Amino acid sequence: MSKIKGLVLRAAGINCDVETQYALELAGFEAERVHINELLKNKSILEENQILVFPGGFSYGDDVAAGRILANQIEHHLFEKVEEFVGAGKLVLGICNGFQVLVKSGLLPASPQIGCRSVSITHNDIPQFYDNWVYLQPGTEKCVFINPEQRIYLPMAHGEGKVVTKDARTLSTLQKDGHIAFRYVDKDGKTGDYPINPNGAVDSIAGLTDSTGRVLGLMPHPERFIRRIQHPQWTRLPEDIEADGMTIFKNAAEYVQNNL
Ligand SMILES: NC(=O)CC[C@H](N)C(=O)O
Repeated sequence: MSKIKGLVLRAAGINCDVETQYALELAGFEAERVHINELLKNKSILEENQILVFPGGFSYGDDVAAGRILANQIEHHLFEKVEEFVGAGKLVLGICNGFQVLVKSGLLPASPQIGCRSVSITHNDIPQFYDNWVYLQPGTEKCVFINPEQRIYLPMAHGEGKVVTKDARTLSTLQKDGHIAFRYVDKDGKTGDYPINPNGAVDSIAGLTDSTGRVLGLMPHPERFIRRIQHPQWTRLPEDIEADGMTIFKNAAEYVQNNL
């Protein structure tokens, strides 16, 4: 098998980079953590990689709004480079704070039909940081990270996770064009109010993909469920189950192996 490589972006306040690097490595990537300042100095580092991951955390202390400052850096200094990266068939994953950065920089939903700043992520309806485990139902067949039939269970932890759209037309374009990667549901797959939808996101949106299906952003944390023993009821699970978070990283590795 040829080597596949992943870059995990660091910045002040990011705190899930080590776990994310580890999850990529378990899936078969050689993964490296690179600071944003390093990448801005030498943008060609990106070209050696097949996946770019924006991990979770509190970049720049969530100052102004979660992900806003890092998103500005991406929008003004790295946007074309990342667009080229995706255009070359490569993958981008944004987890929690990383999802906030992808949306606020305009890398998601990146649809020609949806104007810049028509989608955002804001404070949870319940006015506090909240963490829990949530069920996620895939909402599209076109995202390479997702098994469309598989409902997954992952931990979430955020204060600003509510996906919002500017208007009803934007939401209907997201729905119609297959941008909704995941919705929050209950264990039987039904949507509902809090706590099923933990932040009040419009249409229960927990994750979005772009028009290529190669960019995924989601609020819950796949890198926090890569081993069976991380599940809250792990002692009752069969020994041979695959942790749901791993499916996202493994699908990415498989896609890269088969296509790049
Ligand atoms: N876990 C995270 O990445 C936290 C996300 C973000 N800083 C928030 O609280 O909204």
